[in-house]
Amino acid sequence: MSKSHWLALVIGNSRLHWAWFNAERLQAAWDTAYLPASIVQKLASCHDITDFSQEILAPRAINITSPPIYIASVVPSQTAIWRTYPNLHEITLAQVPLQGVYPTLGIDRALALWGAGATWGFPALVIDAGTALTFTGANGDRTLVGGAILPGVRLQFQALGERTAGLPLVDPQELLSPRWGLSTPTSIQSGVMYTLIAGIKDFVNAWWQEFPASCVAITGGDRTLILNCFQLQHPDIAAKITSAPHLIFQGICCYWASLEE
Ligand SMILES: Nc1ncnc2c1ncn2[C@@H]1O[C@H](COP(=O)(O)OP(=O)(O)O)[C@@H](O)[C@H]1O
Ligand SMILES: CC(C)(COP(=O)(O)O)[C@@H](O)C(=O)NCCC(=O)O
Ligand SMILES: [K+]
Repeated sequence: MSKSHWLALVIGNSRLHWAWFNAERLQAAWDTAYLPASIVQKLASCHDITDFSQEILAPRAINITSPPIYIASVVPSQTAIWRTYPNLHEITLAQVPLQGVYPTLGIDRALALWGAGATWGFPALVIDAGTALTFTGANGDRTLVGGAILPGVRLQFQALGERTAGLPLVDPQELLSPRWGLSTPTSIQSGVMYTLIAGIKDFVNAWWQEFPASCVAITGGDRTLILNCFQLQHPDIAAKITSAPHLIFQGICCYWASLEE
C-alpha cells in the first residue's frame, strides 16, 4: 500500500471524526464514539487496521498498514490515549498559518478556518455547529478577526433537561416547530431553535457588513439541522451559507500538503 495513504483524526467534545486520504484526495469520512485506551493500544501494536475497520473505525474496510494519523484534538484526555499510537502527528496552533491567533484558540477552529480560506479564499467566516457552536473569522490578510462560542444545539437541550426539575430532555427536531409553543417540548424546541437562528443571522449579517464578499461556511454535526431550520426562516441568507461537512479535514489536508512542499 502506497505511503501516500494517511488518516486524519479530529477529537471533538462529543466524538471522533475520521478521514482517510490518499495524498490530498479525501477517500472517506466517518464518525465514531471515543475509543477505550485498550483498543487504541491494540491499534498501535497492530500492523493492519483492516481488522479494526469494520467494527470500530469505518463502515468499510480500509486496507492500509500502520497509516500515519494526523490528529487535531480539543480534548487533552483523549489526545493522551492516542499518544500510544506510533505513527501519530499532532497538529498544533503554531503550525496553522493564520496571524493574530490567541494561545488558547481551539485547533479545530483554526484548521476549519484555514480550510475555508484555502478553499473559498479569505476573508472567511466559519460556523462550527458541534458540541459548542462557534463562529471564527479571518480577514483578507489571514488575520484572525475573532469569534464567539455558545452552547451547541444538543447541549442547549441537555442543559434544560438536566438542570431543571420540570423540563424533559428533548431531542432536536429537523422541522421547525411553531414559534409560540403550546406544550413543554414544543416550547423548548421553539426557544432553542428560534433563538439560535436569530443569533446566527445576527452574527453572519454583522460579518457581511465588514466583509461583504466573504464566504460563510458551516460545519459540524448539527450543520444540516441548522441549515434546514434556517432555510425555512431566512432562505435568502441560507442560500449564501456553504454547507461544508469536511472543513476541518480540508484544513488538515492543507497542513499535510505544506509538509510535502
Ligand atoms: N451520533 C451522534 N453523537 C453525538 N452527536 C451527534 C450524533 N449525531 C448527530 N449529532 C449532533 O452533532 C452535534 C455534535 O457535533 P460534532 O461536530 O459531532 O461535535 P464535536 O466535534 O464537538 O465532537 C450534537 O450537538 C448532536 O446534535
Ligand atoms: C470551542 C470548542 C470547545 C469547540 O469544540 P467542539 O464543540 O468542536 O468539540 C473548542 O474549539 C475549544 O476548546 N476551544 C478553546 C477555546 C477557544 O477556542 O477560544
Ligand atoms: K470544556
